[in-house]
Amino acid sequence: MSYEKLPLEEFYKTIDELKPKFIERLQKAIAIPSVSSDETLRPKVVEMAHFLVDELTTLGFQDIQLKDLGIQPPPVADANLKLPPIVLARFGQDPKKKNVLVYGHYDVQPALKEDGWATEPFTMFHDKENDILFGRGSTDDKGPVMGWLNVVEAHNKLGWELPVNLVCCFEGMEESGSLGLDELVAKEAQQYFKGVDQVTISDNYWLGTTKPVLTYGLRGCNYYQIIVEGPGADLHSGIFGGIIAEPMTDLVKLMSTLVDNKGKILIDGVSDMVAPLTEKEDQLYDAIDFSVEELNAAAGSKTSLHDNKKDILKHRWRFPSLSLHGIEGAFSGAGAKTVIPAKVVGKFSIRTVPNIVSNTLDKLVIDHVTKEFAKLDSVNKFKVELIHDGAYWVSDPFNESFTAASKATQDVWNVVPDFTREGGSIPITLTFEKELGVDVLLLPMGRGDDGAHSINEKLDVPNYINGCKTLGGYLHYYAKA
Ligand SMILES: C[C@H](N)C(=O)N[C@@H](Cc1c[nH]cn1)C(=O)O
Ligand SMILES: [Zn+2]
Ligand SMILES: [Zn+2]
Repeated sequence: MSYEKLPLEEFYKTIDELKPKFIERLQKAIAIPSVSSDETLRPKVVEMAHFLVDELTTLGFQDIQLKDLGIQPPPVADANLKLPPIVLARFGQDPKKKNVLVYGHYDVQPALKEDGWATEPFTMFHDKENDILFGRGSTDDKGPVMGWLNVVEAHNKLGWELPVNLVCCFEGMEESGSLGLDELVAKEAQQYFKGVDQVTISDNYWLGTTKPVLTYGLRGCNYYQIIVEGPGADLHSGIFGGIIAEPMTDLVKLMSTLVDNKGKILIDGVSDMVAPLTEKEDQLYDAIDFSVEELNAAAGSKTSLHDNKKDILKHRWRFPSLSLHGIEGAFSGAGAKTVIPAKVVGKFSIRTVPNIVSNTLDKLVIDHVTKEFAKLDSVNKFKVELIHDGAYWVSDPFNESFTAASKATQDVWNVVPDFTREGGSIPITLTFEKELGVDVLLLPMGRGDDGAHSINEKLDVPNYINGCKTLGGYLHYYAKA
């Protein structure tokens, strides 16, 4: 841990002092159910954008803009549904300073108390005994987004200048494929984002629960739906069962042809596109701090398909996976409803890795499902389509920003971070790298057991507060690099 420390103690202390205010800010953010995938909640996503504008204004950010992205493209139920705006803002425009673009998302995954949450998902619960903040979006990604605002607030309180010019880009559709953002980034590359030296994203998680990480890779995500429809309305299974072709029977058969119960993708040609694992790469996994026990703890079960660290890491970071997510239109309530659903929509996604070509993958998937449907000899109507996609990203972590982030992490956590890849996806990452021609750093705040996308999503207060210190410390080290 030999590096020249910067005098940041006052800054770190100020973050500690502002802790109650920072918790309150996150509480207000969590209270807005900004679920991007639920069309009925779109006004709440827009409300969240305005909440950010108010906070940014109060903190003294400049040139705050809401960028309109127009109408959401199909498939979507409401053909006139507007995409939520992109929130852009700057703090400082000093030509002598570096320009760091920070990206985050203000939308969240859906959450209902009846999914199994212990507390209301959109009412933040502070478990004071364990010092944990529970609520949808706490770790993904409202905590980290508030983190950047908190860094500025701490500087304001100290009367310090920010060491860099900060450019913020916060979006409201990340959980739904970042629709419209690629085009905006391309358009603003030589305008709002002109002169950006580096992009930093805090929107993923540590691998485990104790050791901070810096992340240099993400899997991509192609999300599909299969629609099967037959009767004109839901029907009584006593009257119509055995007499008509049931959409659900077709759909379940189709979905079972996609992946086996050991996680093997059954679509021809997908595995052939995966880049072979090199020996050097294989050795990288040895040094990573992680265990099967940590995976079990985060999953809340002992249902791992792999019994050793290396295989788990490879399957999370390095190989594709196919997950079945749900069936829209199917009976899913408690009790025993004897219904034959008239129209069902099966949802699944594939996490992609180098060198899978997105369009080729789409074709393989569509051909596979079409071929399997033909085998069923069904009279029902059928369609398979891509809902959204997002590219994978892998970078070389040996650059100034990773070094700066490592120093800040050591200041705050007293440990050298591991360099990891992430199994999840942040669709815009590769676009930033390509369109702005700069390095991207992923600097996560939360822990691997935070339950992002799951019930009881949480952010430990030490991760929130030390995370703010790390984000701010990183800006200082990067400014000096
Ligand atoms: C890692 C990030 N916080 C995240 O959760 N990303 C989502 C992005 C996505 C892609 N399709 C739908 N959502 C994820 O990895 O699921
Ligand atoms: Zn996220
Ligand atoms: Zn997410």
